[in-house]
Amino acid sequence: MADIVLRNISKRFEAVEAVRELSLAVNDGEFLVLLGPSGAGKTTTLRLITGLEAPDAGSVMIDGRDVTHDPPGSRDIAFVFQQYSLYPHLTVYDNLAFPLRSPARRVPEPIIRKRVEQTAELLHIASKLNNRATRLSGGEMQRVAIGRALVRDPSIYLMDEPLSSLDAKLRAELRLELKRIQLELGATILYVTHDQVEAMTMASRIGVIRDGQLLQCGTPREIYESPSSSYVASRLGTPQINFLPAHLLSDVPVPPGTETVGIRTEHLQIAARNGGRMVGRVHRVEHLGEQNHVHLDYKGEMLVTLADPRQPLQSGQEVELHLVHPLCFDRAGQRVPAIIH
Ligand SMILES: Nc1ncnc2c1ncn2[C@@H]1O[C@H](COP(=O)(O)OP(=O)(O)OP(=O)(O)O)[C@@H](O)[C@H]1O
Repeated sequence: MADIVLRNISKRFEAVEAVRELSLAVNDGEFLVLLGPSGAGKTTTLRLITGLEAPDAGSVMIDGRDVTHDPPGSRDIAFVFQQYSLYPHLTVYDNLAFPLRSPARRVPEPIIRKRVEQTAELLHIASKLNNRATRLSGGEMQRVAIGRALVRDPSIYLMDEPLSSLDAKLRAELRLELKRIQLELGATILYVTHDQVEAMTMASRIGVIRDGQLLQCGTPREIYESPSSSYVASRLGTPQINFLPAHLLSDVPVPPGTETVGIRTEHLQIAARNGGRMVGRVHRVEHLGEQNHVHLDYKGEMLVTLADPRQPLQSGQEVELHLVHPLCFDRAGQRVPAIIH
Protein backbone atom coordinates (compact mmCIF):
# COMPACT_ATOMS: atom_id res chain seq x y z
CA MET A 1 0.00 0.00 0.00
CA ALA A 2 1.01 3.66 -0.15
CA ASP A 3 0.43 7.17 1.07
CA ILE A 4 -0.61 10.32 -0.78
CA VAL A 5 0.72 13.79 -0.04
CA LEU A 6 -0.73 16.87 -1.72
CA ARG A 7 1.31 20.05 -1.31
CA ASN A 8 -0.39 23.37 -2.01
CA ILE A 9 -2.19 22.16 -5.11
CA SER A 10 -4.31 24.63 -7.05
CA LYS A 11 -6.46 24.18 -10.12
CA ARG A 12 -8.44 26.83 -11.95
CA PHE A 13 -11.01 26.34 -14.73
CA GLU A 14 -11.27 29.80 -16.30
CA ALA A 15 -13.07 31.90 -13.67
CA VAL A 16 -13.55 29.03 -11.22
CA GLU A 17 -10.87 28.26 -8.64
CA ALA A 18 -11.83 24.61 -8.20
CA VAL A 19 -8.96 23.76 -5.80
CA ARG A 20 -7.04 26.38 -3.82
CA GLU A 21 -3.65 25.72 -2.25
CA LEU A 22 -4.84 22.46 -0.84
CA SER A 23 -2.45 20.42 1.29
CA LEU A 24 -3.40 17.01 2.56
CA ALA A 25 -1.69 13.78 3.61
CA VAL A 26 -3.47 10.44 3.36
CA ASN A 27 -1.49 7.94 5.39
CA ASP A 28 -0.76 4.36 4.40
CA GLY A 29 -3.80 2.19 5.26
CA GLU A 30 -5.98 5.14 6.09
CA PHE A 31 -9.62 5.74 5.06
CA LEU A 32 -9.74 9.48 4.53
CA VAL A 33 -13.08 11.03 3.58
CA LEU A 34 -13.27 14.44 1.91
CA LEU A 35 -16.62 15.90 2.91
CA GLY A 36 -18.05 18.91 1.14
CA PRO A 37 -21.04 20.23 -0.78
CA SER A 38 -21.52 20.08 -4.54
CA GLY A 39 -18.90 22.18 -6.36
CA ALA A 40 -16.46 22.15 -3.41
CA GLY A 41 -13.66 20.71 -5.54
CA LYS A 42 -13.80 17.08 -4.37
CA THR A 43 -13.82 15.41 -7.79
CA THR A 44 -11.17 17.81 -9.10
CA THR A 45 -8.91 16.86 -6.18
CA LEU A 46 -9.28 13.16 -7.05
CA ARG A 47 -8.64 13.87 -10.74
CA LEU A 48 -5.48 15.77 -9.82
CA ILE A 49 -4.25 12.75 -7.87
CA THR A 50 -4.95 10.36 -10.74
CA GLY A 51 -3.30 12.65 -13.28
CA LEU A 52 -6.52 13.16 -15.28
CA GLU A 53 -6.01 16.86 -14.52
CA ALA A 54 -2.69 18.67 -14.11
CA PRO A 55 -2.40 21.19 -11.26
CA ASP A 56 -1.58 24.84 -11.99
CA ALA A 57 0.63 24.84 -8.90
CA GLY A 58 1.70 22.44 -6.17
CA SER A 59 2.74 18.82 -6.18
CA VAL A 60 1.31 15.32 -5.82
CA MET A 61 3.46 12.71 -4.07
CA ILE A 62 2.59 9.01 -3.95
CA ASP A 63 4.61 6.80 -1.66
CA GLY A 64 7.31 9.45 -1.41
CA ARG A 65 7.61 9.87 -5.19
CA ASP A 66 6.72 13.12 -6.96
CA VAL A 67 4.18 12.04 -9.61
CA THR A 68 2.89 15.54 -10.47
CA HIS A 69 3.99 15.25 -14.07
CA ASP A 70 3.65 11.48 -14.52
CA PRO A 71 0.96 10.09 -16.86
CA PRO A 72 -2.18 8.60 -15.20
CA GLY A 73 -1.37 5.03 -16.21
CA SER A 74 1.87 4.97 -14.23
CA ARG A 75 0.35 5.96 -10.88
CA ASP A 76 -1.07 2.60 -9.75
CA ILE A 77 -4.38 4.06 -8.60
CA ALA A 78 -7.89 2.60 -8.90
CA PHE A 79 -10.81 5.00 -9.27
CA VAL A 80 -14.41 4.07 -8.42
CA PHE A 81 -16.98 6.46 -9.85
CA GLN A 82 -20.43 7.51 -8.72
CA GLN A 83 -22.14 5.65 -11.56
CA TYR A 84 -21.34 1.99 -12.06
CA SER A 85 -19.36 1.85 -15.25
CA LEU A 86 -19.86 -1.81 -16.19
CA TYR A 87 -19.83 -3.46 -19.59
CA PRO A 88 -23.50 -4.50 -19.89
CA HIS A 89 -22.93 -7.30 -22.44
CA LEU A 90 -20.31 -9.03 -20.28
CA THR A 91 -20.87 -11.34 -17.32
CA VAL A 92 -19.93 -10.31 -13.79
CA TYR A 93 -16.88 -12.59 -14.11
CA ASP A 94 -15.70 -10.90 -17.30
CA ASN A 95 -16.38 -7.44 -15.92
CA LEU A 96 -14.21 -8.23 -12.93
CA ALA A 97 -11.52 -9.88 -15.07
CA PHE A 98 -11.42 -6.99 -17.55
CA PRO A 99 -8.85 -4.77 -15.77
CA LEU A 100 -6.50 -7.77 -15.46
CA ARG A 101 -6.79 -8.74 -19.12
CA SER A 102 -5.33 -5.54 -20.53
CA PRO A 103 -2.47 -6.40 -22.91
CA ALA A 104 -0.07 -4.33 -20.82
CA ARG A 105 -0.61 -6.54 -17.79
CA ARG A 106 -0.53 -10.02 -19.32
CA VAL A 107 -1.85 -11.73 -16.22
CA PRO A 108 -2.16 -15.53 -16.78
CA GLU A 109 -5.79 -16.81 -16.81
CA PRO A 110 -5.46 -19.05 -13.71
CA ILE A 111 -4.29 -16.05 -11.69
CA ILE A 112 -7.11 -13.95 -13.10
CA ARG A 113 -9.59 -16.65 -12.03
CA LYS A 114 -8.17 -16.70 -8.52
CA ARG A 115 -8.25 -12.90 -8.14
CA VAL A 116 -11.79 -12.64 -9.54
CA GLU A 117 -13.07 -15.39 -7.25
CA GLN A 118 -11.42 -13.87 -4.18
CA THR A 119 -12.82 -10.44 -4.98
CA ALA A 120 -16.30 -11.83 -5.59
CA GLU A 121 -16.17 -13.59 -2.21
CA LEU A 122 -15.09 -10.40 -0.49
CA LEU A 123 -18.00 -8.48 -2.01
CA HIS A 124 -20.55 -11.30 -1.53
CA ILE A 125 -21.29 -11.61 -5.25
CA ALA A 126 -19.68 -15.02 -5.84
CA SER A 127 -23.05 -16.57 -6.78
CA LYS A 128 -23.55 -13.93 -9.50
CA LEU A 129 -20.33 -14.48 -11.46
CA ASN A 130 -22.12 -15.94 -14.47
CA ASN A 131 -24.90 -13.32 -14.57
CA ARG A 132 -24.84 -10.63 -17.17
CA ALA A 133 -24.12 -7.22 -15.65
CA THR A 134 -27.55 -5.98 -16.70
CA ARG A 135 -29.25 -8.71 -14.67
CA LEU A 136 -28.14 -7.38 -11.32
CA SER A 137 -29.70 -5.10 -8.75
CA GLY A 138 -28.26 -1.59 -8.35
CA GLY A 139 -26.40 -2.64 -5.21
CA GLU A 140 -24.90 -5.67 -6.93
CA MET A 141 -23.83 -3.56 -9.91
CA GLN A 142 -22.07 -1.12 -7.64
CA ARG A 143 -20.36 -4.00 -5.84
CA VAL A 144 -19.04 -5.20 -9.20
CA ALA A 145 -17.85 -1.67 -9.97
CA ILE A 146 -16.01 -1.60 -6.64
CA GLY A 147 -14.73 -5.12 -7.35
CA ARG A 148 -13.20 -3.95 -10.63
CA ALA A 149 -11.07 -1.56 -8.59
CA LEU A 150 -10.20 -4.14 -5.92
CA VAL A 151 -9.24 -6.90 -8.34
CA ARG A 152 -6.20 -5.00 -9.56
CA ASP A 153 -4.78 -4.66 -6.07
CA PRO A 154 -3.52 -1.13 -6.65
CA SER A 155 -1.63 0.84 -4.02
CA ILE A 156 -4.36 3.48 -3.68
CA TYR A 157 -8.13 3.64 -4.12
CA LEU A 158 -9.93 6.85 -4.95
CA MET A 159 -13.71 6.70 -4.62
CA ASP A 160 -16.04 9.43 -5.87
CA GLU A 161 -19.41 9.11 -4.13
CA PRO A 162 -19.64 5.42 -5.06
CA LEU A 163 -22.78 4.84 -2.99
CA SER A 164 -24.79 7.92 -3.87
CA SER A 165 -26.93 6.27 -6.56
CA LEU A 166 -28.14 3.53 -4.19
CA ASP A 167 -31.15 3.50 -1.90
CA ALA A 168 -30.72 4.08 1.83
CA LYS A 169 -30.72 0.39 2.82
CA LEU A 170 -28.08 -0.62 0.28
CA ARG A 171 -25.99 2.41 1.12
CA ALA A 172 -25.98 1.40 4.77
CA GLU A 173 -25.03 -2.19 3.83
CA LEU A 174 -22.23 -1.20 1.47
CA ARG A 175 -20.88 1.36 3.94
CA LEU A 176 -20.24 -1.45 6.38
CA GLU A 177 -18.79 -3.68 3.68
CA LEU A 178 -16.43 -1.05 2.33
CA LYS A 179 -15.13 -0.38 5.81
CA ARG A 180 -14.68 -4.12 6.43
CA ILE A 181 -12.86 -4.61 3.12
CA GLN A 182 -10.61 -1.62 3.78
CA LEU A 183 -9.62 -3.03 7.18
CA GLU A 184 -9.14 -6.52 5.74
CA LEU A 185 -6.92 -5.31 2.89
CA GLY A 186 -5.21 -2.51 4.84
CA ALA A 187 -6.04 -0.36 1.83
CA THR A 188 -5.33 3.37 1.50
CA ILE A 189 -8.62 4.98 0.47
CA LEU A 190 -9.47 8.57 -0.34
CA TYR A 191 -13.24 8.76 -0.55
CA VAL A 192 -15.31 11.82 -1.40
CA THR A 193 -18.89 12.44 -0.40
CA HIS A 194 -21.34 15.11 0.68
CA ASP A 195 -23.00 12.61 3.04
CA GLN A 196 -22.09 13.19 6.68
CA VAL A 197 -23.22 9.71 7.74
CA GLU A 198 -20.81 8.09 5.27
CA ALA A 199 -18.03 10.34 6.56
CA MET A 200 -18.77 9.67 10.22
CA THR A 201 -19.14 5.90 9.87
CA MET A 202 -16.27 5.06 7.51
CA ALA A 203 -13.53 7.63 7.94
CA SER A 204 -10.36 7.26 9.97
CA ARG A 205 -10.14 11.02 9.34
CA ILE A 206 -12.47 13.51 7.69
CA GLY A 207 -11.28 16.49 5.64
CA VAL A 208 -13.95 19.19 5.35
CA ILE A 209 -13.68 21.03 2.04
CA ARG A 210 -15.47 24.12 0.72
CA ASP A 211 -14.77 26.38 -2.26
CA GLY A 212 -11.66 24.38 -3.09
CA GLN A 213 -10.15 24.84 0.37
CA LEU A 214 -9.54 22.28 3.06
CA LEU A 215 -11.01 23.83 6.19
CA GLN A 216 -10.20 21.17 8.78
CA CYS A 217 -8.94 17.62 8.88
CA GLY A 218 -9.27 15.30 11.87
CA THR A 219 -10.92 12.20 13.26
CA PRO A 220 -14.73 12.17 13.04
CA ARG A 221 -14.83 12.83 16.77
CA GLU A 222 -12.43 15.79 16.57
CA ILE A 223 -14.40 17.36 13.73
CA TYR A 224 -17.70 16.84 15.52
CA GLU A 225 -16.63 17.90 19.01
CA SER A 226 -14.06 20.51 18.15
CA PRO A 227 -14.95 22.16 14.83
CA SER A 228 -12.66 25.03 13.86
CA SER A 229 -15.49 27.12 12.45
CA SER A 230 -19.26 27.43 12.41
CA TYR A 231 -19.27 26.10 8.84
CA VAL A 232 -17.45 22.90 9.86
CA ALA A 233 -19.81 22.57 12.85
CA SER A 234 -22.81 22.76 10.52
CA ARG A 235 -21.53 19.91 8.31
CA LEU A 236 -21.91 17.23 11.01
CA GLY A 237 -24.80 16.37 13.33
CA THR A 238 -28.49 15.58 12.97
CA PRO A 239 -30.57 17.61 13.65
CA GLN A 240 -28.21 20.31 12.42
CA ILE A 241 -26.44 22.46 15.01
CA ASN A 242 -28.42 25.55 16.09
CA PHE A 243 -26.84 29.00 15.95
CA LEU A 244 -27.91 31.79 18.25
CA PRO A 245 -26.59 35.37 18.45
CA ALA A 246 -24.63 35.52 21.70
CA HIS A 247 -26.33 38.72 22.89
CA LEU A 248 -29.62 36.84 23.23
CA LEU A 249 -28.27 34.57 25.98
CA SER A 250 -29.17 35.18 29.60
CA ASP A 251 -26.93 34.00 32.41
CA VAL A 252 -24.65 32.00 30.12
CA PRO A 253 -21.00 33.07 30.33
CA VAL A 254 -19.25 33.11 26.94
CA PRO A 255 -15.60 33.92 26.17
CA PRO A 256 -14.77 37.43 24.91
CA GLY A 257 -15.20 37.87 21.16
CA THR A 258 -18.12 35.43 20.92
CA GLU A 259 -20.72 36.60 18.41
CA THR A 260 -22.56 33.35 17.79
CA VAL A 261 -23.18 30.34 19.95
CA GLY A 262 -23.45 26.91 18.33
CA ILE A 263 -25.85 24.64 20.16
CA ARG A 264 -26.01 20.94 19.35
CA THR A 265 -28.83 18.88 20.79
CA GLU A 266 -26.53 17.58 23.54
CA HIS A 267 -25.76 21.19 24.55
CA LEU A 268 -29.41 22.03 25.13
CA GLN A 269 -31.60 20.57 27.84
CA ILE A 270 -35.20 21.51 28.42
CA ALA A 271 -37.01 21.41 31.72
CA ALA A 272 -40.23 22.59 33.34
CA ARG A 273 -40.13 26.25 34.42
CA ASN A 274 -38.44 26.65 37.77
CA GLY A 275 -37.07 30.17 38.03
CA GLY A 276 -34.38 29.94 35.28
CA ARG A 277 -33.99 33.03 33.04
CA MET A 278 -33.69 31.38 29.65
CA VAL A 279 -37.26 30.59 28.71
CA GLY A 280 -38.45 29.30 25.35
CA ARG A 281 -41.76 28.19 23.94
CA VAL A 282 -42.38 24.77 22.40
CA HIS A 283 -43.38 25.35 18.82
CA ARG A 284 -43.75 21.80 17.54
CA VAL A 285 -42.92 18.25 18.66
CA GLU A 286 -42.04 15.64 16.03
CA HIS A 287 -42.40 12.05 17.19
CA LEU A 288 -39.67 9.84 15.73
CA GLY A 289 -40.18 6.68 17.76
CA GLU A 290 -37.41 6.41 20.31
CA GLN A 291 -36.81 10.18 20.28
CA ASN A 292 -38.72 13.41 19.81
CA HIS A 293 -37.48 16.42 17.87
CA VAL A 294 -38.57 19.52 19.73
CA HIS A 295 -38.73 22.83 17.86
CA LEU A 296 -38.48 25.75 20.24
CA ASP A 297 -38.95 29.46 19.84
CA TYR A 298 -36.42 31.45 21.85
CA LYS A 299 -36.65 35.23 21.44
CA GLY A 300 -37.81 34.82 17.86
CA GLU A 301 -35.06 32.28 16.95
CA MET A 302 -35.92 28.66 16.19
CA LEU A 303 -33.94 25.96 18.02
CA VAL A 304 -34.25 22.21 17.51
CA THR A 305 -33.30 19.65 20.10
CA LEU A 306 -34.02 16.06 21.05
CA ALA A 307 -36.15 15.02 23.99
CA ASP A 308 -37.19 11.80 25.61
CA PRO A 309 -40.64 10.85 24.28
CA ARG A 310 -41.77 10.33 27.88
CA GLN A 311 -41.14 13.99 28.68
CA PRO A 312 -44.61 15.59 28.42
CA LEU A 313 -44.34 18.56 26.04
CA GLN A 314 -47.14 20.45 24.33
CA SER A 315 -47.05 23.08 21.58
CA GLY A 316 -47.25 26.52 23.13
CA GLN A 317 -45.80 25.39 26.48
CA GLU A 318 -43.09 27.50 28.07
CA VAL A 319 -39.95 25.63 29.15
CA GLU A 320 -36.60 26.46 30.67
CA LEU A 321 -33.55 26.08 28.47
CA HIS A 322 -30.24 25.01 29.95
CA LEU A 323 -27.10 25.30 27.84
CA VAL A 324 -24.27 22.88 28.59
CA HIS A 325 -20.85 23.74 27.05
CA PRO A 326 -22.08 25.15 23.73
CA LEU A 327 -19.57 26.04 20.97
CA CYS A 328 -18.59 29.69 20.60
CA PHE A 329 -17.72 31.46 17.34
CA ASP A 330 -16.45 34.95 16.53
CA ARG A 331 -17.76 37.42 13.93
CA ALA A 332 -15.91 35.60 11.13
CA GLY A 333 -17.33 32.24 12.20
CA GLN A 334 -14.03 31.02 13.69
CA ARG A 335 -14.10 29.06 16.92
CA VAL A 336 -13.43 30.95 20.16
CA PRO A 337 -11.89 28.63 22.77
CA ALA A 338 -14.12 28.02 25.76
CA ILE A 339 -13.33 29.49 29.17
CA ILE A 340 -11.95 26.79 31.42
CA HIS A 341 -13.42 27.03 34.91
N1 LIG B 1 -13.62 20.59 -16.63
C1 LIG B 1 -14.14 21.66 -16.00
N2 LIG B 1 -14.33 22.83 -16.64
C2 LIG B 1 -14.83 23.93 -16.01
N3 LIG B 1 -15.19 23.95 -14.71
C3 LIG B 1 -15.04 22.80 -14.01
C4 LIG B 1 -14.50 21.61 -14.61
N4 LIG B 1 -14.45 20.63 -13.66
C5 LIG B 1 -14.94 21.20 -12.52
N5 LIG B 1 -15.27 22.49 -12.74
C6 LIG B 1 -15.80 23.44 -11.71
O1 LIG B 1 -14.95 23.37 -10.57
C7 LIG B 1 -15.70 23.41 -9.37
C8 LIG B 1 -15.41 22.18 -8.53
O2 LIG B 1 -15.96 21.04 -9.20
P1 LIG B 1 -15.85 19.56 -8.62
O3 LIG B 1 -16.50 18.65 -9.63
O4 LIG B 1 -14.46 19.28 -8.25
O5 LIG B 1 -16.74 19.67 -7.31
P2 LIG B 1 -17.33 18.50 -6.39
O6 LIG B 1 -17.07 18.92 -5.00
O7 LIG B 1 -16.80 17.19 -6.83
O8 LIG B 1 -18.88 18.60 -6.70
P3 LIG B 1 -19.99 17.40 -6.86
O9 LIG B 1 -20.24 16.90 -5.48
O10 LIG B 1 -21.16 18.15 -7.44
O11 LIG B 1 -19.39 16.38 -7.78
C9 LIG B 1 -17.15 23.56 -9.78
O12 LIG B 1 -17.50 24.91 -9.75
C10 LIG B 1 -17.16 23.03 -11.21
O13 LIG B 1 -18.19 23.62 -11.94
